[in-house]
Amino acid sequence: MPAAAVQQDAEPLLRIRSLARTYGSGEAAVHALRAVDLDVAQGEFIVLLGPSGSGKSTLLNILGGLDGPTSGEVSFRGQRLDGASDTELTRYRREHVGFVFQFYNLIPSLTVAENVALVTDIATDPMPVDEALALVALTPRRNHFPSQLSGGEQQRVAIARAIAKRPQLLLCDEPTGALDYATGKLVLEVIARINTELGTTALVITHNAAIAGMADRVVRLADGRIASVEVPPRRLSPAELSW
Ligand SMILES: Nc1ncnc2c1ncn2[C@@H]1O[C@H](COP(=O)(O)OP(=O)(O)OP(=O)(O)O)[C@@H](O)[C@H]1O
Repeated sequence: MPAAAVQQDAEPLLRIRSLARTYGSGEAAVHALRAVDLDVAQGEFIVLLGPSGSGKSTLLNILGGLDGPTSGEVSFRGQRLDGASDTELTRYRREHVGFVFQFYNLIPSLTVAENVALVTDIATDPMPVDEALALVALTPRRNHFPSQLSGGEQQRVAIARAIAKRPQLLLCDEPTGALDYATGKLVLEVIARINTELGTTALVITHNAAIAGMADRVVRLADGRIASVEVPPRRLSPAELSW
């Protein structure tokens, strides 16, 4: 997306202040996030890097309403998520967040189209299943079962499922972690296109620093803190990346 399309001056989509998450207590306490401050603009594409255990998944889970912080604030379009009830968080996830994980979590006994329809059936303003499948270039496979698809195709079904409800926020945790080089690039192209064409704000966790080149901003976590925030000189398409 051209930088102009990222609404830096508007209210951020996500506002994170002094966010901390501790697992356990006493001597066994693990401080997964310590004091994270970050604003995420509407339409931004953020790549989240950092060593194993630095807190990336913990942060993504809190932003997606799957977990709550121990302290600090996180707001989505001005609405506080910290302190929200389970019912409120369920509604938030259902209406606003699409998740893509390393493993695709498709239902094996349902076709591609039926897997996507699981989400569109309960969403308030979904796109038609076939529109979602066209966005990930899987229309010809709509009646196939997951076992008949390659890993990259299964991940594209998972992406179609995530975006079919038109979420404002797409959260991806190692989306190419189980894929080979060429397939990983195809999946990244799909995520980049959704960000550009639908304006969906995207946060992508990766261990692959080369992927950072496709971001509007690159956030590095280390030991539960933001170690750096960089703006790449030019946003690259996945085809221009190499690793
Ligand atoms: N449910 C949990 N209970 C206890 N500790 C946890 C839990 N989940 C995560 N942690 C710990 O919190 C820290 C941050 O974990 P997190 O999964 O957020 O890191 P990460 O940067 O995503 O790592 P990776 O790249 O390996 O996925 C780690 O030390 C981890 O062991």
